[in-house]
Amino acid sequence: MRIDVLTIFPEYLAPLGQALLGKAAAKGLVEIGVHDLRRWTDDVHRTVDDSPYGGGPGMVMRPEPWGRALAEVRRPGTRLVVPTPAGRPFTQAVAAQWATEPGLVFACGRYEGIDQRAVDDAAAHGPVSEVSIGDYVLAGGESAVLVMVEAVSRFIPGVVGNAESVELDSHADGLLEGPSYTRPAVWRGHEVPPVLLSGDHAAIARWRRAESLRRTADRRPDLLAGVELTAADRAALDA
Ligand SMILES: OB(O)c1ccc2cc[nH]c2c1
Repeated sequence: MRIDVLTIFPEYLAPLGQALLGKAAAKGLVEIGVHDLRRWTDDVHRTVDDSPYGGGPGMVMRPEPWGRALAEVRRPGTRLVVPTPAGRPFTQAVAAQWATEPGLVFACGRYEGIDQRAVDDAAAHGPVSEVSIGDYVLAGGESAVLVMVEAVSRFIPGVVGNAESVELDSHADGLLEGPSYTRPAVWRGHEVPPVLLSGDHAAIARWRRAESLRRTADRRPDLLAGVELTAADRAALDA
């Protein structure tokens, strides 16, 4: 997969070259390009923003640099992802879907956002997704891109050493993961749940499912609506 990021703060994306993703890039599992949007400005001051039509606070990112940058960086048909607080939710399912695509281009807005015409015009050259990573507002799209690139890359074969770990992640089955434990068996008087020491794999699986259901019901009851529950699931929730 090829991932390109357009931003006025390229150094903000330095973490993409670190850790798991840095290793994946070194192994050729993913190609990452970070581009300074100011390369495509057309004035000596390398201006990327201007006052909003209709008035209001702040500045808006001009469409021209974006149009030129996308024409050069984005291969036809590649999905353009635009992080915005006004976007559709970015979810684990979206990450899994995007991981099957040959490439992604991320457009990092700043100020009050990108002139909508730049986004609308991009739709003529491939799919465009305006997405939000949560109901809060950041200063720009860069942090959201770091989050989304990490979530998507975990689905690329070979990026995460143990593929089963991805399958057991929270949200993989629509539920939150339950609690995890490791040695020692007792720590500051806190015991590991005995079933996990029992060696009874069927009982452990039942316990883990029950804990996942209970945690989801407690912290994210909205997720339960999207999960088909078995009779055993309902019994665990009613226990
Ligand atoms: O909260 B966000 O995901 C986000 C995304 C893009 C821009 C551009 C200016 N503020 C932004 C906030």
